[in-house]
Amino acid sequence: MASRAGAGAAVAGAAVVAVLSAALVLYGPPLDAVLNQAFPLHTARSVTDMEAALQLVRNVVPPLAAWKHKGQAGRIGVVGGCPEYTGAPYFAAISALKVGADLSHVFTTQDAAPVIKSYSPELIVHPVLDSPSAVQDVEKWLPRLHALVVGPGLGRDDVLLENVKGILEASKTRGIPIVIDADGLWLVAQQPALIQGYQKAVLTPNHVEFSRLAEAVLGDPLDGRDRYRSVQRLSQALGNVTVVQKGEQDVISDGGQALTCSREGSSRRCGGQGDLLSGSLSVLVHWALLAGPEKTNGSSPLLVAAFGACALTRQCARQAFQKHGRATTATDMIRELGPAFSRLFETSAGADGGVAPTGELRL
Ligand SMILES: NC(=O)C1=CN([C@@H]2O[C@H](COP(=O)(O)OP(=O)(O)OC[C@H]3O[C@@H](n4cnc5c(N)ncnc54)[C@H](OP(=O)(O)O)[C@@H]3O)[C@@H](O)[C@H]2O)[C@@H](O)CC1
Ligand SMILES: Nc1ncnc2c1ncn2[C@@H]1O[C@H](COP(=O)(O)OP(=O)(O)OP(=O)(O)O)[C@@H](O)[C@H]1O
Ligand SMILES: [Mg+2]
Repeated sequence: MASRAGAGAAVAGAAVVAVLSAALVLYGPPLDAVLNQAFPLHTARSVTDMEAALQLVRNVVPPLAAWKHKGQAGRIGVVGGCPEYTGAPYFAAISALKVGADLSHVFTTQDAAPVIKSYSPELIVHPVLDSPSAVQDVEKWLPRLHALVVGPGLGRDDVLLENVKGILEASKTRGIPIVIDADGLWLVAQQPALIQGYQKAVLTPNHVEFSRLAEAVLGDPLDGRDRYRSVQRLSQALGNVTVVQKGEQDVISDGGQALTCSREGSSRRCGGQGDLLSGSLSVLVHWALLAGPEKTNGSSPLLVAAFGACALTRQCARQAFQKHGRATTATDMIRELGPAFSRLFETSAGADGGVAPTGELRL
């Protein structure tokens, strides 16, 4: 709650903003840009303890129980992969399985399928993404899937992108939660209407993908600005889909709330870390939506799921880097998923050795 003095300052600030707004209507540069300069969003309330956010994630993790049957913990589909990129869809799909999904499917091209199958017998790999009936071939599986990850290793082939458009439309029709990453974000930047206003979409751009998307949607790469404001603006422009801007700190927003995850990770920037995040996120999104807002204290389930996936990925990075240093790979990080998940979400201690992660919540 704001203090009395704070309330007074807020009133004064609001008065100045009103005057400034009126003045700016008459003259000057875009209102938003100037207001932002004069009153950056640092006036927003910030929460002191990210442990609270981790607790919300714990609230949505389903218990393991003898009475449950295969599939109930989650059935995930990854749409991606192509002859050049076979690792990314594997990383995303196996991460979903190791976080706790029961089944993990990969819908990929004819050429990539045998390669991905060779990585692991755990995955169900469908060689359909470049077939003439790709959309129908994937659509028939949708009733059995709880969430999709679209984009890892997809590449930018026009035929594949066209098929993925149809898969996105079919998934939205069924209200399936969709995590969009990598070249799926390339597709959204070309055609934002594909996910405009779809409240069950979570976008996970890295630094470059964020700027490209912001440029496409807002005509401004938004780089170097207040990151909270930038992520909030992009989310709002896309109809309040949830956006995770990955980086030194991950900034997450659904256009209203904004949250950072700055849990210690590693300074190793090997490829595949974003795929671990997107695969993990798809399971947490399914669990959070299933648990509902009452389990997330009224916060958006997608926002809580995104925070959990960011914290988990960074914890994996930290644990793997402690063992492998500069030689750390995404494979090493995926091997840490079990212990990292237990440390974060299966114990009451939660924070690593009592050192609560730092972060900030803006409302
Ligand atoms: N093991 C796997 O299968 C993995 C596969 N992966 C998959 O790879 C796909 C692409 O993903 P990525 O855009 O994040 O990476 P990468 O294309 O390297 O671009 C990085 C940055 O460098 C830039 N850039 C690139 N080439 C350039 C050039 N010649 N000269 C100058 N700049 C150049 C490039 O610029 P851009 O082309 O984006 O404009 C970008 O800013 C995606 O589907 C992902 O899932 C990853 O998940 C990792 C593991
Ligand atoms: N400078 C950084 N310091 C610490 N962690 C970081 C930094 N940049 C990114 N990360 C973390 O690394 C993970 C992956 O982010 P990254 O930006 O590498 O995704 P990406 O480029 O999409 O990865 P991929 O190679 O899988 O496509 C995220 O958990 C993110 O929080
Ligand atoms: Mg990526």
